This record gives sequence, C-alpha cells and structure tokens, in this order.
Amino acid sequence: MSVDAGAFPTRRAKNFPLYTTVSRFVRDPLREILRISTAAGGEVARLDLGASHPYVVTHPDHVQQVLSKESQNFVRDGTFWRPLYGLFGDSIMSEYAEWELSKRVLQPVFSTRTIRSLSDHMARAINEAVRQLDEPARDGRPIEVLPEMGRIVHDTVIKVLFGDKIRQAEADRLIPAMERLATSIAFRFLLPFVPKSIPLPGDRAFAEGLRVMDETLYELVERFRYDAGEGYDIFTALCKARMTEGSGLDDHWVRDNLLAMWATSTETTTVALTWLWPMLDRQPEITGRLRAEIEEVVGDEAVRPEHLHRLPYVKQVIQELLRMYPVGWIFPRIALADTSIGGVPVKAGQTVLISPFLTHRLGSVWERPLEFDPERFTPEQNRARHRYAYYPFGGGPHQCIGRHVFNMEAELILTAILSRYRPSLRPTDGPVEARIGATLRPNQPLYLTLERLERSR
Ligand code: HEM
Repeated sequence: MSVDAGAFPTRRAKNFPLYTTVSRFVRDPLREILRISTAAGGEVARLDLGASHPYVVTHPDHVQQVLSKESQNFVRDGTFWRPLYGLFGDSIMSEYAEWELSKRVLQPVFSTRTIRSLSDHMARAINEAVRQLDEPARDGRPIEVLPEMGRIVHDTVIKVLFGDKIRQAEADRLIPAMERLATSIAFRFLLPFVPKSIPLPGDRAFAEGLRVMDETLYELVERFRYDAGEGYDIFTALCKARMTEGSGLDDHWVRDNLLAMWATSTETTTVALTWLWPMLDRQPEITGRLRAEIEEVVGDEAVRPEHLHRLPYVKQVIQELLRMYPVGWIFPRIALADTSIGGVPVKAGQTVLISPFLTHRLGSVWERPLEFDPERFTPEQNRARHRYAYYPFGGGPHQCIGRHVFNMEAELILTAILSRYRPSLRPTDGPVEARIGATLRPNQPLYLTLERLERSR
C-alpha cells in the first residue's frame, strides 16, 4: 500500500508538550509515544520535552527522505547517541570516517557467499541448542522464554562472530555480561540528556557488565594480535584488517567493533524471537499452518538451510513478527543543515526520531495494524508496498548489515522448535505489553511448556 504525503506548504509541526502529560509518560512511555504518533496521523510531530524538542517522523515518504534521500544531512550524532558511544566507540555503530572504515572491513563478511558458508554451522548450532530443550520437555518443566531464546541465539551468534576462535569459558563470561548491559542501559537510553555525573539506576550494573566484556574481548584480541589465522567470521576479518600495514587500527578498534556486533546481533534477535510465542499462542490457526508446512518440508529431519526456501509461510511469520515488534524500535538522527520534512522546517542541529514501531502501527499505512497477520507478506503484497512502510532494519547507508543473518537464524530457530515440540504459553499476568529499553522487551517473564513430538531423531 502506498501513501501520498502530498506537497505541503511550509507549516508547523504538531506540537506535543510532554511536560504537561509527564505522569502518563513516566507510567508508560511507549503507550504515550504511540498515542502521539496516532494523533499526528503520519504528519511530523514535535515533542516538547522542555529542554529539547525532537521531531518524530513516521510517514514512509518522510522516513525515506531522512534515511535515504538526505542521509548525508541526517547523521548519527548528538545527545541520543551519547549512551551508545560509551559502548561502541569508533565502530560500525558510529558515523563519518570511522563508520566508513569499519563498514568497509565488515561488509564482505555479510556477503551472500560468506553467509551461505556460515549457514551450515549456524544450523548445526541451532539444532544442538534446541535439542537441549528435550530435558525440560520430558520433565514437563516450563521454560522461561527470553533466557532460553537468548541461549539459543548466543550459541549461534558466537559462530558468526568468532568461528572456532573463542573458548567456551570466554563465551560463558560474555553472555551474562551482555545481558547486564542490555538491561541496565534502559534509563540512560530514555534520559540521554542527563549528564554522566548524575547517577541513574543501572549505572553500576552497566559498569560491571562493561568491565567483564572488556576484559574478555581484550584477552581474545591479544591472543590473535599477530596471527589472525583463517576463518569467515567477523573476529578474523577485524584482526586481519588490524594487522594490515599502515591501517592505523588498534586493539580498541577491534574491541569496539566486536562489542557493537555482539550487542546488535544478540539482544535484537533474542527479543524478537521472544515475541513470537505470545503472537502464535493467540492464533492457533497460524501455528497450525506453520506446523503443516514444516511437517511437509522438514518432517523427521533436522532443519537445514536448504529447507528454508521451501518454507515461505515461516518467512512471512517472521516478517510480520518484525512489523509488530521491530525491536530496534527507534533511532535518532541529527540534521547538519537546515531543511524541511513534509513542509515542516528543520534547523541544523535539531533531532529527528525515526521509529519503525510507530510507522508499522499507523492506520493510514497498515490495515488493522494491531492484528498479527502474516498474509500481509505475500510476494504480491510486498511488491505493492511503499519501501518505507516497513523498515525493521532501517534503510539507506546504515541499513542493518545483519538482516540476512537474522532472517536465516530466526527461520531456522522457529522451524527447529516447531518440528520437535508442541509449545504452549502459560497464562500470563495480564496482557503482554512491550516495555521501552534499548529494545522492546515484554513487560513480564513468559513461560512455555513443550510437548515433545514423536520423532526418530
Ligand atoms: C531482529 C533483528 C535485528 C533488528 C530489528 C535490527 C535493526 C537494525 C536497525 C534498525 C539498524 C539501523 C540503525 C540506524 O539506522 O541507525 C541496524 C543496524 C545495524 N545492525 Fe541490525 N538489527 C537486527 C539484527 C542484527 C544482526 C543479527 C546483526 C549482526 C549479525 C546486526 C548488525 C547491525 C549493524 C552492524 C548495524 C549498523 C550498520 C551501519 O550503520 O552501517 N543487526 N540494525
């Protein structure tokens, strides 16, 4: 479906004075932002936070302007990126020349050829990690969804990031440290304008998580500093680039990129896959169709990458999952020069917030936006849609480098679980809603009971 923004004369953005609704905002910031976006109906909205006035941009044409057509003018800089700079430094998550350099080194690791060669390792790791659910299934013991999805994702991502260069003890240290970072950054993420000198909840846990990450990653870099060896993994690519004469790259650069890749690949994938289960639980007919497709294509076998192109409905379910819960739900840009969006003047230095979560829930862009319906992602519907009606992975030069890795991983995990078990969600404590943080986690722990299917493997 395409939406026509029309040619606007110069106009004012709809202003939303958040300080007048501060109690609502503090109680449930996501609901309040969604209310504002719905009221603005795709027009540019101005959030009045007292000290700052970011614009919220949701219309597909406007998003395209910021992320793609005028990407040179809308950069990743400013207050909202500050909490992330401490984590990622001058890595692929930065901007300008530092970003370009890291992108040049990492892009080849994500080529279709390399990902294909990684895919067998990924499938093996996933089948093995999923098989470990046999024990709780046999005992009738419910599993907690987020940590279990996290365990499966980490076991898989480790192959992509480090190949066979990491020791089990190092991986075991990194996983809980990353979890600490992901959860403790929430306040800094929500209140980026609060200076570091003012302590916020989570600061101490964040510092501790970072210490463990740094210690472990620097140890690894040290071990491979003078001999990167062979491998298709990200770590090898970074070490080789560092060793190249005259590159000027150092251990910090390798560490910054490892941390950036680790953080962007694990938290996002884990949280997205966690949302899958409440979605499927609500609509057994979707699960039934998935099960029938998987039974026909995979049957009694362990899932392999070659199965995936014959599982179109699995793909559609994952695409719809990221429409409802695009876990990289908001990302800011700052304007370098004066311009206008949808007729609204934007001055140099002003912040623009781009949110796939909000665009994906606009009634003018999506019919029945709150309904989980994988039928939206048939090939015909995909062709007819505005490029920026759906952008869980962003767009333009910063478009997610790991999107094919995610798709393959998520499709393999969903298929591996449904081909082995019949999961049912334990009753929840009221409605399952998204809670704001660096990503969009559910507001409560979710539990699945798994019934093992009759299988010869
Ligand atoms: C559900 C899964 C994922 C979602 C929703 C997601 C979302 C995004 C989004 C929205 C951006 C754009 C940020 C911006 O424009 O400022 C991005 C960038 C990025 N993503 Fe992902 N991502 C996911 C998985 C992954 C995975 C699995 C990897 C790595 C294996 C990855 C690595 C990256 C990197 C390195 C960037 C920065 C690219 C650049 O600036 O050039 N992501 N991601």
